[in-house]
Amino acid sequence: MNLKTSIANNHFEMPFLNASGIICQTQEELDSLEATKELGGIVTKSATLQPREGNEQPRYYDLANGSINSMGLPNLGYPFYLDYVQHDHSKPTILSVAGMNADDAIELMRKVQDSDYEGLTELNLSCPNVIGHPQTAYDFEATEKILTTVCSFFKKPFGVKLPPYFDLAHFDGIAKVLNKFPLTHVNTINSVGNGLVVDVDKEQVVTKAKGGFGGLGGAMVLPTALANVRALRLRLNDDIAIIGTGGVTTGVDVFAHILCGADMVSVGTQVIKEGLGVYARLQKELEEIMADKGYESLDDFRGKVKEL
Ligand SMILES: CC(C)(C)CCc1c(C(=O)O)[nH]c(=O)[nH]c1=O
Repeated sequence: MNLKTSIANNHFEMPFLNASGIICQTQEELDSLEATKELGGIVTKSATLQPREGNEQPRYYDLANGSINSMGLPNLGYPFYLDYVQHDHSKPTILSVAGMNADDAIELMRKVQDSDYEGLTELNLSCPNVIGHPQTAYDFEATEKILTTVCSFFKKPFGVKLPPYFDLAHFDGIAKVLNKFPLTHVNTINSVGNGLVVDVDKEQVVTKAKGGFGGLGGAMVLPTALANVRALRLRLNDDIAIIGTGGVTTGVDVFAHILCGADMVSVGTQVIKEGLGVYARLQKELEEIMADKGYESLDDFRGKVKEL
C-alpha cells in the first residue's frame, strides 16, 4: 500500500498533516508532531511579526459534532518558527504565516525570503483586511494585490490557506486570482467563519472574544470542505496542489477528500478530541478502504469522484 504524495518537489511518505493551529505552537507541541510517525509533515501555527498571547479564554469549545474557536492567533512570533523549520526534521515542514494586515503579511514573506529556509511556506489569507472589509480571502482585489507584491520578491515555494467559499461565483473568482500566481498549493478550508454556539442551560455563548462568534471545525464542516476541495480542483491549474482540510474524523473522510482532489489531508478538531493517535487510526482505515476497492496508491483514485 503506497500512501506517498508530494507538493512541488516536497515528498511526503504519508498524506496526513496537522491543521495549522493544532498542537503546533510550542517546541514541545512541534516535537510531538515530529514523533508521530504516521504524520507526513509538520505545519506550524500561523506565525505573526510579533509574539501574541491571543484572545482571552474560553477561546476553544468542543462539540459532539465539531468545535468552535476564536484563538486570536496566539503564537511565539515568526523568528521562533522560522528557526524551527530550518532545523533538520524527519519530515517536510510547512511554515504558516499570517499578517494582522497586508503590510505585515508582506513583511513576513520578506523575512522568509531573506532566510535560508527552503521548505514550503503557507500564507494564511484568512487574516484581517482593512476595517469594514471582509477577511482578505473574501476580497479578491486585496488578495490579488497582496499576491502580486509577494510574488515580486518571494522566489521560494509557497501556497495559501483559504477560508471556505459558498457561492459558485466565489469559487470562480478566487480561482481566477490564484491561477495568476506560481503557487505550490492551496490549503482549503480554514474554519467556517463566525459561527455561534449557545449553551442553553446557561443562556450564554461559549467563547469570550467577538461576542462568542468563532470559526467552526470538525464533522459539521465536512460537506463544505469537500465542496471547496472539489470546486478548486476543477478550477485551479493542475500544478497547484490541494491540501484538503476540514471535517476529517475517519479514514472514510480522508478517502473522500482525496477522491475530491486533495493531494494531502490535514486534521484539526479530531486531533484535539482524540490525540495524535488519531493518525494511526486514519492510516489503518484509509488502507482498509483502499484494499477493499483494489487501489494501490492515492493516484489510483485522486480527483476521480463521479457525477451522476
Ligand atoms: C482568524 C485569524 C485570527 C485571523 C487567523 C488565525 C486563525 C485562528 C485563530 O488563531 O483564531 N483560528 C482559525 O480557526 N483559523 C485561523 O486562521
